Amino acid sequence: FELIPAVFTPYNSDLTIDYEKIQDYATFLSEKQNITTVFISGTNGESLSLSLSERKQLVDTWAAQTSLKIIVMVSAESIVDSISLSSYVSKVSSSNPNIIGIAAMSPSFFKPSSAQDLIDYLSPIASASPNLDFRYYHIPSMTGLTISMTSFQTLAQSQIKNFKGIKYTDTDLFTLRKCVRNANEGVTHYFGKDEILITGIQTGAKSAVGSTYNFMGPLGYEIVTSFFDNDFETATEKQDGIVEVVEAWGDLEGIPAQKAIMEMVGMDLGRGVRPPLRSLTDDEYSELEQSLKEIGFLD
Ligand SMILES: CC(=O)N[C@H](C=O)[C@@H](O)[C@H](O)[C@H](O)CO
Ligand SMILES: CC(=O)C(=O)O
Repeated sequence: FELIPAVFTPYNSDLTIDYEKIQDYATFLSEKQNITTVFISGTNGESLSLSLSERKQLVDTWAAQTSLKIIVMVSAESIVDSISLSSYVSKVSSSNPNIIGIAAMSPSFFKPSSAQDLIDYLSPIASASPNLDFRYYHIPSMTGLTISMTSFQTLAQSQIKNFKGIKYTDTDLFTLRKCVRNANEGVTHYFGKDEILITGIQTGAKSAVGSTYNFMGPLGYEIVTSFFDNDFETATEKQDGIVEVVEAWGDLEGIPAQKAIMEMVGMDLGRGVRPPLRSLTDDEYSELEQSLKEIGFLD
């Protein structure tokens, strides 16, 4: 069971991308957080606030580091950009075995109105990377989609050749379980609600992709290890540890709050985020730091 952080995008003070940080970031994740694979250009990477050329350059930069395997989220609001990025990733991966897969989510301004419409949007994106595993990124809290994942998965398994599963960022565990039970061989589920990782494992997810594994990788792995040792009491206690940290940032926007936490734990990615998100104020930063000290997180 692997924990895969959805990485943040580091910016310079003028909010251009600070590509030079990425090598240190990769080293930090592999050496300090026990990480072996990263998910780039997802929600926490602010992918939809980046230009296509920036996303391509991010792929090149992450591919140039050597410690971590890479999954790239390739979709954009325009299908043209989504296909372009997918075929770019496929091309880079032919000379770089670190790239192991792609993922795509639904556009969220114009939305598909049925599982089949969603498949028709995703198919050309998936087939632009025929050599890579493709996963659908289900995140209804952001996309607003209400399409059933069980019907979607049935269609995807028969219509998308390289379909290998769903990155499942939702708390509906009954549906996740149905997807797990109906999965063809080789189709697996990445769980995306870090606060209930333990139930994601229990429900049959095979990996997890989340933001908090950027700075709580070891704690996440303690949950995984105690779970598979049948020590549910310890697993639950460690799970509460993740919940306490998420509660510490409370109503602050998750991405800038977690970038601040990265700085506090010694991996400064800059505090910037692109508008309409905004960085924490100095006061918000200090209050967050104080709350994290109170729960012993920064010891
Ligand atoms: C909405 C969102 O960004 N979900 C992430 C994964 O998909 C999670 O990793 C959360 O950031 C995490 O569970 C903290 O709430
Ligand atoms: C958390 C996650 O999976 C993302 O940022 O895309």
